[in-house]
Amino acid sequence: MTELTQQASWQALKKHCKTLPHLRELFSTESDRFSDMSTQACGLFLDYSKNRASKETMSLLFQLAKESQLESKIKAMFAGQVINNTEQRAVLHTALRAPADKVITVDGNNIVAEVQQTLAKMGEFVESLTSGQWKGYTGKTITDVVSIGIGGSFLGPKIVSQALRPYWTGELNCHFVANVDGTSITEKLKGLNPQTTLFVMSSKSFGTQETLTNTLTAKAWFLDQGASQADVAKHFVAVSSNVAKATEFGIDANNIFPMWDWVGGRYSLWSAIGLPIALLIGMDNFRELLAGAHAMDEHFANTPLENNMPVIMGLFSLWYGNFFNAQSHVVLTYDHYLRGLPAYFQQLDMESNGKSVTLNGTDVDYSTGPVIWGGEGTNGQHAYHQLLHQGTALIPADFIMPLNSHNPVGEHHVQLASNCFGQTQALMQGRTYEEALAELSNSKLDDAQKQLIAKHKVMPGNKPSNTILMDKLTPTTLGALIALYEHRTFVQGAIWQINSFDQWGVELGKQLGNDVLDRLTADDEAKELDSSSNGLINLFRQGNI
Ligand SMILES: O=P(O)(O)OC[C@H]1O[C@](O)(CO)[C@@H](O)[C@@H]1O
Repeated sequence: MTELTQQASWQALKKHCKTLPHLRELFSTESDRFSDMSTQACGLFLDYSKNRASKETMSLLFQLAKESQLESKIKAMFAGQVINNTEQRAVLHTALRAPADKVITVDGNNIVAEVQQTLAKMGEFVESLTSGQWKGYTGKTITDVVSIGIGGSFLGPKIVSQALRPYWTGELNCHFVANVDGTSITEKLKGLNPQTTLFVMSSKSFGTQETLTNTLTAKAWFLDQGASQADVAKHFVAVSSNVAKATEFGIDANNIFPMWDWVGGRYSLWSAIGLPIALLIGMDNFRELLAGAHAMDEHFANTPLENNMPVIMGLFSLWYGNFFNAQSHVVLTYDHYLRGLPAYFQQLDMESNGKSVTLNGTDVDYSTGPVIWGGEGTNGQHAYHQLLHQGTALIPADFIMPLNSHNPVGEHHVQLASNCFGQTQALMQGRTYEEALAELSNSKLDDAQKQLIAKHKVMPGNKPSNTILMDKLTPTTLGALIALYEHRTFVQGAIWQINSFDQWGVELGKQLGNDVLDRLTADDEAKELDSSSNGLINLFRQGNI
């Protein structure tokens, strides 16, 4: 048994999870459940009352957090200790949104000063591009930006830009390319004018195959249309921690925005990786996004566990995964602008907590990160919600909705809200056999048919959910929301004693992919690998089945 599963709180939770009444019963006996089990911070309201939890549950979960030294682990992260032990790195995405007068040192340098310099450089660039001062190689103003990156160097900028569509200043349009599939870049380049297009190549390592290949294709397209090598500087900029490699690749040194190895890719939208966001919404709004995230950092660092939003959400996720065998978690956004958020949280959480050994290399004997998935409400209600309500798997859900819409047309928003709240209620209370039968009392069916249909209409309920509300979706509330999920991910990783900041699991596939690439382009047919890999490679070489 690992240390974690031997903790008194873990053992107590194991017994306690079998004793909890149905959520319906908890609500009928606790009239103040909503006010007792909801909290506010940084413009966000969290209702966690529809979770399988009594007062005793909450106190045991907080005890688990304390026994796991969560508080000192939070302090260690903010202080810049080397908590990413397999890569010997500090984890300081929080420094990217810290106030300018804060001092955080890494290897003797005040990194907040470096961050501020980069923000200033971004500000100048945004101003020069959006004011039309920056000209393309034929003297025309830039109208379109193509952002090339993948993983954290793509999802954050793309999804935040999409979410903040109402804040676009209108001077520029931005297109995102990630996939190495040539179709992606080909389709994006269609209709673009090289004279008015600027490429932002985002790669922390500057070694990612997809991003390098897409950038080379973009450069070839640019040169093919009549531009010269000397014109590249006016149309290609990069964001990278590997300045040497970016320069070697041909990006003008003045056009490289730095980032640092103490920022993980999936935590990097707050750095210059967020440049496409700033180009679309302006630097003031980008700073508001940072301010919202900083407010959540302060809340996370300074609020007692019992009222700490990321801690509460992290503990609940762990509660269902470790004690009720929930293997996935669904994020449902009741706002069209937030439709991409589930995919963003998917990378954040699954790349962080999809681990099977503890920090010291011991195999875990408990489950770690669940599958994160989801989509936009109300669409999912006509698709996968069936499984949430009546399937055999327990899938805890997060519902996210702004109280006010950016597009208050007709009855749309009130209908949206009714669906959101109705879904959480249905998940929680379910429908009993007796209730289903009563609903059928006036139908023309005979008794046997009524009983059969009633059986199919039973919904077990007792399905947990959180509801997160905000006044309106703004750069500030979005910043707070994303930081909330970052810290929620941290809480779980800290209790599971895993390293939430490395990603060794993605390496083998890349390594083998390179070897396969050599074989796909070799003169001889593949013989040395397993029969399936050889067979597939040879079919590809042949080009038909
Ligand atoms: O910014 P880079 O170095 O190109 O990496 C892109 C992404 O690739 C990953 O390393 C995973 O393959 C992510 O963690 C990262 O966000």
